[in-house]
Amino acid sequence: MSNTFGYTFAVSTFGESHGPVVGCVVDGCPPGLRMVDAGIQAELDRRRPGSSQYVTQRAEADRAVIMSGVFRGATTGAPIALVIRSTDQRSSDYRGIRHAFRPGHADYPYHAKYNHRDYRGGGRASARLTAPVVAAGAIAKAYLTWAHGARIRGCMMRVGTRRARYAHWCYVRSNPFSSCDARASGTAAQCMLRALLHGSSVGATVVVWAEGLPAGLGDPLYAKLSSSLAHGIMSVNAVKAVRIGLTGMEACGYRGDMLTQHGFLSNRLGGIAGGLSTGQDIVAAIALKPTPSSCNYRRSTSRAGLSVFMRTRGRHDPCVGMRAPPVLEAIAALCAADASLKYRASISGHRIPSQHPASYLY
Ligand SMILES: Cc1cc2nc3c(=O)[nH]c(=O)nc-3n(C[C@H](O)[C@H](O)[C@H](O)COP(=O)(O)O)c2cc1C
Ligand SMILES: C=C(O[C@@H]1CC(C(=O)O)=C[C@@H](OP(=O)(O)O)[C@H]1O)C(=O)O
Repeated sequence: MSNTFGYTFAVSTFGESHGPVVGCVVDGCPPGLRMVDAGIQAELDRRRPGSSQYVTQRAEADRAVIMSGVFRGATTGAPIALVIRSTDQRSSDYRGIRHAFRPGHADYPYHAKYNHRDYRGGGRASARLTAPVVAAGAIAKAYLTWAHGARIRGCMMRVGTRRARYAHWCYVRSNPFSSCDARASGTAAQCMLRALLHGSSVGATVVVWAEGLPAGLGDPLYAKLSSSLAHGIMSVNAVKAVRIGLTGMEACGYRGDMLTQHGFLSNRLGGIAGGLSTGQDIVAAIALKPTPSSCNYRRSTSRAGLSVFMRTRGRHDPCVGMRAPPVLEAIAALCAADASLKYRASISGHRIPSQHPASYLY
């Protein structure tokens, strides 16, 4: 298994959904960084299960306990180990999937590859493991603010078929859907309640936006910032596509001279060129599939290879995208922190420009 993300600023996670704890070890964080506890907890609270009627009703406090690497509120440069206790597991809900595989979840390929499977919850494949990622991402965010004055934010742009129109960041924290459009949260609520009523689920699109990162992050040719960002984002549960820049796939439909018509005043390519950050905002749009567990009966296969009809009990998110913005921000922050530390080791010694070209048009 691959349980570590990053090289210089590296996070290794441990735990399973129904085990006693999940946690992580963050290695490579520079010393002297102050933040740490409150910043981590604030991010964990944004992702926590059981926080509203629109998310899984598993009630976890998600309190992070820092075990090492922080002394008197500041990082020491040593590995930062932290644990998050799990207290509201309900493993009996999963008795039914012990002998059958949930279509769309990780059950079958885990069984096929490892020849054993922790069927309680999703085991290691569960999004419970995004909690330590968010905690590590909070440390990465604090490092990026300290090193570059950078900020990474995310919001929900689409729930099912309902699209938000970009409104303002100020709405994101004031509605339970992390939507940037105040008007869209009503329709998102309807969409989610309808999914819950029918025992179904909906997909979502999330946008992650990084401001203030310097030009030059990334390592061409084979560790380009775009490829490591896509690697990190595609590692998050339920992510099916990532688009760098707001044009993404549509970039191929533009005339070349129109795509960059306004030079650095526009940012249709999402702040990355040649695999390096340009100093403009880095923008990624991410598509998440609907929740695979469903309480409706579906066709599946049993461990014995027989065709069966099965359903999943348990407490599931009707839309996994709802709790995904802090997770996707965290993985983007880990990727940027890793790139930033490698950047310091690989520049040629010239003065790095402190000004970023401004972009006004997207
Ligand atoms: C924040 C978040 C919450 C999730 N909650 C659930 C859930 O309640 N039930 C479920 O079946 N899947 C949930 N998922 C998705 C599964 O973890 C994921 O689909 C599964 O591990 C299979 O991996 P894949 O979709 O990446 O192929 C969630 C994903 C995220 C990002
Ligand atoms: C526990 C969390 O989310 C879980 C993610 C998840 C999955 O299959 O990904 C399935 C559910 O797990 P369980 O049935 O074991 O409670 C969610 O509650 C969490 O995010 O902390």
